Amino acid sequence: MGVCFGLGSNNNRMSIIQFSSESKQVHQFREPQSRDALLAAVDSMQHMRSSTCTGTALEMGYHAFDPLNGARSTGHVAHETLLITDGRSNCGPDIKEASLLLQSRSTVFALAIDLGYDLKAAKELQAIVSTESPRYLFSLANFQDFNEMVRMVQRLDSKLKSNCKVRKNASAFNVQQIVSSKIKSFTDFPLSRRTLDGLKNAKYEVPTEIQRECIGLALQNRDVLGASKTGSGKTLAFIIPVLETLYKMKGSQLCGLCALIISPTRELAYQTFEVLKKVGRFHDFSAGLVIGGKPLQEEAERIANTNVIVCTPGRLLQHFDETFNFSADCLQILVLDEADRILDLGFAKAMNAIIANLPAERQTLLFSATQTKSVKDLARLSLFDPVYVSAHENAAYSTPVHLVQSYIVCDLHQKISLLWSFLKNHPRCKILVFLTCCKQVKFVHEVIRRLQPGMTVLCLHGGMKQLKRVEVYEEFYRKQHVVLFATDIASRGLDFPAVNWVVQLDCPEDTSTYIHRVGRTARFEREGEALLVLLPTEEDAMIQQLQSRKIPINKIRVNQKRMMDLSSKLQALCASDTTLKEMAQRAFRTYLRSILLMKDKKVFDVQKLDTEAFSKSLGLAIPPRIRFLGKHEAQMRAQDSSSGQDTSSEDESEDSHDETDESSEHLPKARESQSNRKNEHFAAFLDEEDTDDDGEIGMFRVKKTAAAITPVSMVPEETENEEEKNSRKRPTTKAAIAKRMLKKSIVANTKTKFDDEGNAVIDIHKKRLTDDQERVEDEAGGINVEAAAKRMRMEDMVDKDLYRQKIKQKHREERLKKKERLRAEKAQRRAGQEDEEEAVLASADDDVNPLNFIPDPDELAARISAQENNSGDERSSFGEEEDESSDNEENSGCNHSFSESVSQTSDEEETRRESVQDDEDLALRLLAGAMHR
Ligand SMILES: Nc1ncnc2c1ncn2[C@@H]1O[C@H](COP(=O)(O)OP(=O)(O)OP(=O)(O)O)[C@@H](O)[C@H]1O
Repeated sequence: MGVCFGLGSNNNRMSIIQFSSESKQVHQFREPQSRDALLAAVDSMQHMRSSTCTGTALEMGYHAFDPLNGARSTGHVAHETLLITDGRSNCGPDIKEASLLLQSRSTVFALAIDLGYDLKAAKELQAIVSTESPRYLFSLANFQDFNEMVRMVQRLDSKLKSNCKVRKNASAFNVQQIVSSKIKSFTDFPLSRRTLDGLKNAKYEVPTEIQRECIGLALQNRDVLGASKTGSGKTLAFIIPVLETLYKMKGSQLCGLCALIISPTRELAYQTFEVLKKVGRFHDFSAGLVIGGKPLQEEAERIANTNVIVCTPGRLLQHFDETFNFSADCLQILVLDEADRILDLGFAKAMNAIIANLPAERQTLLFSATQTKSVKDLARLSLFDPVYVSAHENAAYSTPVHLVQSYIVCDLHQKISLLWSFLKNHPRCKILVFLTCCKQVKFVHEVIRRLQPGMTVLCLHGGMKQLKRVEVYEEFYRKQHVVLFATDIASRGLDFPAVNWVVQLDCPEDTSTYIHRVGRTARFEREGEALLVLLPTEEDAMIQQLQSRKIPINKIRVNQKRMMDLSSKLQALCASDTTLKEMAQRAFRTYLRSILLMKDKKVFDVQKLDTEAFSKSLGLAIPPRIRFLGKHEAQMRAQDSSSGQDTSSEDESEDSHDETDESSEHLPKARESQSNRKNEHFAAFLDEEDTDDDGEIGMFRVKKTAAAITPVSMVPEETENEEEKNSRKRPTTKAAIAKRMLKKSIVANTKTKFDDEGNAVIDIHKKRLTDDQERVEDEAGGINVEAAAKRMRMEDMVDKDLYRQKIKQKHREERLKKKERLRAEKAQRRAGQEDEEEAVLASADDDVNPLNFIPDPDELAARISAQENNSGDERSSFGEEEDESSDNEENSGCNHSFSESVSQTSDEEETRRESVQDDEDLALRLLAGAMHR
């Protein structure tokens, strides 16, 4: 056992030697002319493993072209190490690095410095080395001949051998050995040449603060929680350790999945993957982007052989579930980018399932600008003694220094006009506008696009197809004068270059969202501006929260004179285009719903919104009906009255129990159910952001409803979903029947138009008739007067028909009851008669009935009654139609019971009369028969 090897670089020509003390052979590969030749040499060394090299030599031999990296990456360090360096140029750090590395892992250390150029470095090294024995330092400055050096090594061999121990997978460096404050450039880190080349190539030279703090710890195999301001370079802080981990694995068990990077959105995963490719371009392991939007099978074929995967949670989980040969058994490192988001409720179920598929023994890195400190989260991830690194904890502000932040207070109905005025005033800018939900994004994008502000207008939301999303992302990335309307899928992590403005047209749901949104500008030492638009009702609470989060923000006033009022223009547009009008209606409803579902009730109060003015500002003449608001109000009233009752019996001190406490009390339950639902959603849609329109609203709800609006409406969305489900199951309503009838009159062979995103454009004349849409149309409140009138006529007809059927049914039931009664009475009477008959006929011969000739009175009675019933039926069925109106009145009055009892008495009399008559008939017949005989 034992090896000597080395790499010398001399005017970019490299030489390698390898020595196996067991075989007593020295393999020499001198001065390959190119990197390829060098790699070929290394390959041939590897080839010799089985014959000439053993154990440690094997590992080292593999990395012989770069022994330091070999040692670093495999964790297998030969104690007899000979490093040959020419001591020039970039070898300085190498020597230091070698000393640190080998000191921490070797008990025997030998170093030869070629040419002796860097005697200072040699001396430094000697000082380090001399602290522990036995260590040897050789200067090769006097060694003219390579073979001489080999002989020297051979002489040492027996001595070295006695101290030969290998520490497998030694836990890297001592924390103290990488002092972050002393790191001035990436080369100061003990990184592989390939990574350093990649960094250099991408023009990354000086590490940022978070990189300085985290990379060293991560290289030491520590679990790290990294937090720093937006745009401060967290991506590289985890990409570099990932590359090094993979490189380290390469010599041993680089098989299958070794590193996993999870991002909350597809765009962010895509961006991270690009950085990984850029910095890792000189490495030769496989990497894959797993975000959905492509056939699963296509990914499944490659995923099992991919060493590093950048993914979104839903898609990854789908592979765990459905790709049979995919496993994470060899996983070494797990990274959660935007960790607080990934670990929040929306992803809870998916993440729990993913974590269950990962080996417990792994390194975990968590990064975010708003890092989680939740012990629960950390416990879920089974972190081992994690280090919390907050690069800007003591900074005066939690947002970037070069970011100028202001806010404007304006009424809800002025927002679009304000936006338009803003865009017209900033035509040569790159602007990112955030809105609450995707239906708003769609509508505002469409309106602004039609009004042509003189710049490219784009939109990005979760309802878009994957290809379109990538297209928009790239276009916004590329262009300089452009506005992008987006939901919060664009709020985290995205690194668009040179964004001048971030405008938050809708208030963010919390301060964390604010920080991430504004963080899309003023990235990495650039400047940027952020404008927050607040409603008067939102101002106080939101500004207070922002200030308590160390966010510097100033109020600016709107110059009303410079505002261009768009409402009349929008009304004209909506009047002439039903598609736009429908978009406006949806935007209106979803905005209100999202405000209703916001958890922070101090900031968001849907009751205070002027919905009428808002609908007008969107171009809607009539405000769409919003059922959920009515329901919510009813629930609030119910809750108020019940809580009023409750509190009356409570101690006075309980009165201080505020709403927030109450809602937080109910929080876990609501959260749980929300998150469950969300995750069912994942299962169907692959990942969190991979949802359709409503899905995305669902995603918002996940967080917003977490606040548990009230105990009564604990899960409003769910209630609504239930309602939707019920409405699907509900017996057909008259309106639905009427619409169906209308539909039948629509001529077939119609044309369907599709928009850019491949969605069918709905034509008002070809009304869709799904139950959901019917309800939507219902809520529209008779916008299309003609259609509404027609529908009302049809409804009227159906109404009458239904009413007639109802009356008929009622009559039928009454008749049946009457018959039952009659039958029962007759049966009673018959029983009495039979007794009599038995008495009369008691003396007769039992075998031969002398009265056989007499018709059976029961049969006779039954026949008569059947005839009567038939005629009665006919009579009453005719009567029913005539009596509809009177019946109607009867329905709701005490007259009903009176007339019923009257008719009942007369019926009884009639029946009695009939039965007396029957008896007389029978008696006469009996007498006649007896006389006849
Ligand atoms: N060491 C570096 N030298 C130069 N530029 C860097 C360095 N590190 C990162 N950058 C650049 O800084 C920008 C922001 O980096 P990154 O996206 O990693 O920030 P972040 O902290 O992850 O932001 P966020 O919190 O928004 O996700 C990127 O354009 C990146 O290329």
